[in-house]
Amino acid sequence: MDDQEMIDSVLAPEGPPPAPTEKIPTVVVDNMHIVYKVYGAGAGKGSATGALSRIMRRKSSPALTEVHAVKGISFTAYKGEAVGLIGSNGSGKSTTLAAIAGLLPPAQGAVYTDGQPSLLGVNAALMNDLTGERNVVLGCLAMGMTYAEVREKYQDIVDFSGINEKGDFISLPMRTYSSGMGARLRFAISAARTHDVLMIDEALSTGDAAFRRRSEERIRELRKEAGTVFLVSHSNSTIRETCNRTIWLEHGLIRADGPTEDVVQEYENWTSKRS
Ligand SMILES: Nc1ncnc2c1ncn2[C@@H]1O[C@H](COP(=O)(O)OP(=O)(O)OP(=O)(O)O)[C@@H](O)[C@H]1O
Repeated sequence: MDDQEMIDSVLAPEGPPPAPTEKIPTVVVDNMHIVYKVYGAGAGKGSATGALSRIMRRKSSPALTEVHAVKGISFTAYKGEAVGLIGSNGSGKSTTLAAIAGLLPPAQGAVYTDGQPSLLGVNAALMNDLTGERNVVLGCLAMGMTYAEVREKYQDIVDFSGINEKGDFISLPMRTYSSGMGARLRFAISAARTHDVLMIDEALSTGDAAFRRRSEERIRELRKEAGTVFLVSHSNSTIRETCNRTIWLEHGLIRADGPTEDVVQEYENWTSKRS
């Protein structure tokens, strides 16, 4: 390459934007460790009475216990993927989602995300004393929708949730809902918007079969709308129905990561040997 060619190549405009078929990373998890710090573990040591008596006796605070929940995991998720997270109880699935959402700081390693990840958990906070109606409006506004968008989507959200199938529950306070009804409404609100990265933690397992079918369909649509979906579930059939890729976590480490059918099959073989 002569000098002129070199200058031309440096000054040349950047190439065209990547073709849609190209894999665009949305979440990069690099050697991530998550450690929970539990203060005052042990009977009564965390209570106010215990604290006061320690202060009076000028004793130091009780020992700190650390739980190393995620022990150095790495993976990259891409636009258009639906990634299932499976593994036995306490293997680190919910912790991984919370860390991707930015709710837990990694003790080591890093998480990089493109866009704002939204974590939809069964316990995602809505206001229990407000009616379902009010919560739909609040939830939508909190996700950044305009009043006009909320008005447009409102009926779809209520219909999707199925809250009104057994009467006019949407105008009752959310505290009158069963846990399954609450979870359905939360999912319906959250799924009304396209997310860059949507993370769903077991929210689908509380619904009945019809609601599960609607949710699975909606997750497929969200994938098509080019977001990335993460789904934690103990239901292997839900994972098979919705996810093209699955990560199996065990003891805070990745045991397998690949096409859903292969990974779920491996997990099922492992669980059947254990029982
Ligand atoms: N707030 C917390 N404080 C301390 N330890 C925690 C906390 N939350 C979770 N852990 C611990 O972290 C580990 C991973 O928990 P996590 O909830 O991520 O697992 P999981 O795979 O989602 O489990 P499950 O399938 O039962 O929901 C477990 O050992 C758990 O005891």
